[in-house]
Amino acid sequence: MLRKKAMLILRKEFNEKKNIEELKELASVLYEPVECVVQVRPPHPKYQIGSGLVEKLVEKIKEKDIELVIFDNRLSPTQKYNLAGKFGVEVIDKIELVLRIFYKHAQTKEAQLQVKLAELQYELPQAKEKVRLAKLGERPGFGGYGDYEVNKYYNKIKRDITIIKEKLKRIREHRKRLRKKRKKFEVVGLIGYTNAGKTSLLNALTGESKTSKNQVFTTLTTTTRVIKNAPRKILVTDTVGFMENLPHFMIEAFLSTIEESAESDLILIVVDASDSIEDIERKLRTNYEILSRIGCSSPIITVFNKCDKIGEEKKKKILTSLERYIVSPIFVSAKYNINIDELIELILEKLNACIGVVETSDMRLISYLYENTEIIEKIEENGKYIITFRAKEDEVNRILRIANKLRG
Ligand SMILES: Nc1nc2c(ncn2[C@@H]2O[C@H](COP(=O)(O)OP(=O)(O)OP(=O)(O)O)[C@@H](O)[C@H]2O)c(=O)[nH]1
Ligand SMILES: [Mg+2]
Repeated sequence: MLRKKAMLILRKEFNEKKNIEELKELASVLYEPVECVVQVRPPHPKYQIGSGLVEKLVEKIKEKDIELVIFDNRLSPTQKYNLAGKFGVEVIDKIELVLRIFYKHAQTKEAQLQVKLAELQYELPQAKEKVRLAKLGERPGFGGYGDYEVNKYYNKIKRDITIIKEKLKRIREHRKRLRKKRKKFEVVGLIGYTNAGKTSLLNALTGESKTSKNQVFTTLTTTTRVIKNAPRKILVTDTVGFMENLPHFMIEAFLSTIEESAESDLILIVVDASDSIEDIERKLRTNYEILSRIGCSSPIITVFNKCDKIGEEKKKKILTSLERYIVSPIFVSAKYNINIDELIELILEKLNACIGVVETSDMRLISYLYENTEIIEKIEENGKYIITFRAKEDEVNRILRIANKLRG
């Protein structure tokens, strides 16, 4: 499909470190960025960028057949309206771009509802202004708003938000029940920046083939699978990735999805080791911020993925210069299956499971132990078996209680 040609614009303060690369990466998911413009100046109330530059860009847009303009900066409805009037094409900001990417990737009912919720929460504070502006005259991107009454539109959004929240609550309660059932197994959660390779790692650990793409926000909901070739049943959960500077309401919409992973017995923070040291540091900080926001205190392994793309020098540099951000580091390649078995070893070590011993002749209990726990030793004595096994603490206690009942 032919993708729309887009112009990308970033306005920043003199001492701001931002660059336009992240926006370019985001925009490329849906559009073809043909022009990038960076302006250093304080924000202009009418256009965000300076009015002199606006005039220049009008020419550029015609010349290059640009169909959409995307700002890295947050735009007010008035700024969007003014810019669309000048440019004659739709103007959106980064948040709207991310929402559009979310839309494209939302495959499950829950993901679709989450995206809708984020969208409505973005829309709510702007709704009244948008309707008022649309009544002043047509502009690209403002179609449809003019037919509404200001308050009616605002109230409709508020109502829709309530309805969606209610629906999401029901879906989550259902998932919580499923999670309870799984509670006897150890769960490892994958957490990390978008595009770090979380889904690829889930695939490598479980032998599955969930979609992974070189795109941001491919995954929007959680999936749980069993780790292959592990001595006992261990589950691993994939989830939506993070990105820095996303507004509060957007993280909010996806938080419970992230929380699901964060409730795990062990967290794998997945990092793209081929990023620059500065990017890795920045992204690791974002990871820790989110983990602390959801109150996660599970043990951590820092998984440096895509190690096929880097050499020994870079590995050393990561370990020395980022030492204070790293817990139990390991370099792997999910795509080329490098060090995955070692990662499973490390997971087993970190999970630090509990050991139990039962004496039984009950075949059902024995086969349950073989299927769900790691058998360390089995001794036969007078027609009974003494079995030493390893599993999650709660599960060991549960099994010991059952074994006692069977004996009694
Ligand atoms: N070279 C290399 N590429 C990898 C590796 N692991 C993943 N990738 C690529 O990185 C891209 C992102 O991988 P995903 O697994 O989708 O990443 P993710 O963290 O799940 O991303 P989102 O779900 O979009 O947040 C894909 O193009 C993968 O093929 C690796 O070990 N080496
Ligand atoms: Mg993914």
